[in-house]
Amino acid sequence: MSRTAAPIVVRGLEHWFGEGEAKKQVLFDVDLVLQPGKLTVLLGASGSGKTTLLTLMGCLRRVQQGSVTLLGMELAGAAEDVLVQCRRRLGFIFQAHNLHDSLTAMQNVRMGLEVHGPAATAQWESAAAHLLDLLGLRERLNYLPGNLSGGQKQRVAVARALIGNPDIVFADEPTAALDKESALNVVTLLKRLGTERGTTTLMVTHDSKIMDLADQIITMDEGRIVQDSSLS
Ligand SMILES: Nc1ncnc2c1ncn2[C@@H]1O[C@H](COP(=O)(O)OP(=O)(O)OP(=O)(O)O)[C@@H](O)[C@H]1O
Repeated sequence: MSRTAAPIVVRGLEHWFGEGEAKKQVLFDVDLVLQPGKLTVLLGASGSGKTTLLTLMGCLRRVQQGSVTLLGMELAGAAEDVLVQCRRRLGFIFQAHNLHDSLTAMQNVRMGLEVHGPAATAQWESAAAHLLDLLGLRERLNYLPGNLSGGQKQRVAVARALIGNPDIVFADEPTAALDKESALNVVTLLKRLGTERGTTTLMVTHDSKIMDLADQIITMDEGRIVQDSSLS
């Protein structure tokens, strides 16, 4: 599909954890639409359902009830190969950066291309070096994670999420480990990718500086969307 249609449309999404007596509903009738190339911030207290929603939209969990249309594909009831195909078009940045300790910054970034197969990895070096440079890590390309600060590791994880040129980036508090300047650098890069390539970003953050840069702000409370700036 083109990047001009809404990359994500969620309708009537509900989600439960647990079985029997312990079964607990954590998402209630969630509706949202994300616009292509835009930065949307997802807000809400701890336990309000942000990560659950993010993982459902990111094909990391099965949709139980309701509809999630991702890049034109319905995820509810989708076959595993459709989910795999969808995941290849996504980039993930989580709080825990999960870098491989035995691989350099460059090699860790390359891991972001593994799912795309050998053709994608052929030209990886210049792309990886360019991204790391944009993220202020030009001097650290060949460092192992053990020799990088927490913030530098997080920026390597950001480069790894972006190297496959994803259509959508899901980021769960990606700037928590970063100083103010690095956090703004990451968000500025994501916004630039939005303008230049149409990359859509959904980010969980409580950083007010980032909220100022958001195109859309969605607020959750106890599993429901209670505010959506695109509707007001
Ligand atoms: N794997 C799980 N099994 C059972 N309950 C879960 C599971 N994951 C999350 N929950 C529950 O679902 C609810 C929503 O959790 P979720 O992690 O989505 O919230 P959140 O807004 O992302 O919170 P935080 O900001 O603390 O990460 C919470 O009540 C949580 O305890």
